[in-house]
Amino acid sequence: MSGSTAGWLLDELGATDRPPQPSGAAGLTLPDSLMTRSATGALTAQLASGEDPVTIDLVAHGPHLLVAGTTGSGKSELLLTLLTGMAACHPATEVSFILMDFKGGSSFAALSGLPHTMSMETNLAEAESLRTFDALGAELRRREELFLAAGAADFRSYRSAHPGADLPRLVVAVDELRVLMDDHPQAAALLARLAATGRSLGFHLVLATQRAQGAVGPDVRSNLGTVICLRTATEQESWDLLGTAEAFTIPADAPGRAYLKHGGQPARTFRAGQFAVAAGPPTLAPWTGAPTDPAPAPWPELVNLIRTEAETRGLLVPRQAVTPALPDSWSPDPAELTAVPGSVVAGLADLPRQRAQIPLRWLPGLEAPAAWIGTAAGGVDKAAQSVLAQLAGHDAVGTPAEATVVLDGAGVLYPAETAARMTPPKHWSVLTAEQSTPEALATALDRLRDELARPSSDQTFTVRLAVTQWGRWATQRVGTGYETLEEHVVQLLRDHGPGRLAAAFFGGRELAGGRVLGQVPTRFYLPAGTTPEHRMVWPTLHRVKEAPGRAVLVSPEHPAPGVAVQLSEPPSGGTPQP
Ligand SMILES: Nc1ncnc2c1ncn2[C@@H]1O[C@H](COP(=O)(O)OP(=O)(O)OP(=O)(O)O)[C@@H](O)[C@H]1O
Repeated sequence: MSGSTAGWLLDELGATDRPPQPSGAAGLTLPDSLMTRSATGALTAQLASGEDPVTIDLVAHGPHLLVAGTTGSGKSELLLTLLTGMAACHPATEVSFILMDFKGGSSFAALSGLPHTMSMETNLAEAESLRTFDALGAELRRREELFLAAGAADFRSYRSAHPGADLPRLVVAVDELRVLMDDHPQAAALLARLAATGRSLGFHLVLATQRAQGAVGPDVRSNLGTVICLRTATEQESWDLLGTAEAFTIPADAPGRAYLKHGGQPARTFRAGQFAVAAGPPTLAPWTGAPTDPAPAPWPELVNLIRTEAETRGLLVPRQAVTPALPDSWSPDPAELTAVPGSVVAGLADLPRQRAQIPLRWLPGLEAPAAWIGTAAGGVDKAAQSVLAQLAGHDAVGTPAEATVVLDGAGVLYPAETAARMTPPKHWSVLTAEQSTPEALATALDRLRDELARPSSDQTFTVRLAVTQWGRWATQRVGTGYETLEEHVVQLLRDHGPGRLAAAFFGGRELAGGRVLGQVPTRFYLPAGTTPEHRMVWPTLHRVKEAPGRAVLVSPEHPAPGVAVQLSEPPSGGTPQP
């Protein structure tokens, strides 16, 4: 796209202070005035050009906007025009977007490349939508506290006093509001708060729906500054939104035809423009439906234009109010693994309220025993492999623990025919399910008791017990007595504090419902691959994506519903040998 092309786009967007274009400039030369406006006093985008131009300003005419219209009336296109227009006028540090696409990912996908897009959720990933609500609630509280501490009455006065602050106006756009409300009724309270405090805190709701009745609560409705009503399915809907029947009379073959109503003023009609490519340059052109109409909106081209310009000018991106979702697989880097000797990096914890994702450490021998509960498909065996490989790695380079007993029901340490075969350090006592007899179990437990009975020379040295596939061991008899392994282990944990006996348990239903869990306050629940029957005894947990290795941590520090974690992949190269 040439410089004159970009200039034309700017003219259409209303940016008048464009410097003269160098004539004959080759390649992509963008005018400086793209993304130069402050959004402190106005947040504008043009919706229609030509004889009947419409420019919307969400500060003056907002703070919130409802876009309603029946199927095919042009809501999604209008949202794209609005958001792209805002992005072209203002840099991301002035306005950023939180996009919630409840049409299955079809509405806002084109905008994912904008520097202004902080997060994009779809109803395909339900758990991710919930964390976005969490993060938005936290951002709302953060702004309240920030303004209070600064003695600022509202967003405008705060930004006027701090023009360089990393605090953009946040546009929360939802397409289709009704689906959001049906899927997440609990979001109504957050929307009501955003609606009520938006003006003072710098939030703007842009809500699109086929039918407003029932989807837009009274709190939101009373705070809407502007309604854009496209063709409605019923006369009543038009009356409800505009106070007239006019939107019902819009012909079906005129998508984009709409009525705009600010507060109590009479509604005015317009035809939303679309960015279109006629003889090349993108422009905001009225759509006539005639065969000569230009090809419709080249969204990727426009988004690319804005992104390239932002990159070229080195425009800053604000700190993300909504951090990206956890990755589907996560490996701690080598420095992280060795940073705290003896510790295990259990995974990456997601703290959307703190706008952070942090590596989560478990310090066996200092912290309470831990359990990983779920199925092999959900990643429990892999979690065991990761924990044991990290412990073996520490033993290989530092002073090993006094004793390590592993009851390896899952065959994690000697997996058959796997490339990443893990061989435990020589001084570990390992019992596989096949080797298990009452006598062998008694010997293993005696080993633990002997070590625990010896006065420790150094408090940091510990005795370790790890059990994989707990269900295979819990009810086994130990020695010649009648007590089960579970009873022995519960007694051991009661007798010896976490400072001496470090314990890790991996298992499924038997572990979740077992007595031993009463002695294990740190628990990772892995929902992938589990059934409702599995989860019957689980606490009510934070909803997370059901993917292998995705867990919810519940501990005294993080009580239920807990914290989402992506568990660490086993370190590559298997277990280091001493
Ligand atoms: N302003 C416009 N001018 C001309 N055509 C338009 C305009 N807006 C939308 N259209 C055309 O109308 C069709 C429907 O538009 P859009 O997908 O935005 O409707 P919608 O209201 O979001 O529908 P639904 O609720 O069923 O998803 C699209 O194919 C689009 O090309």
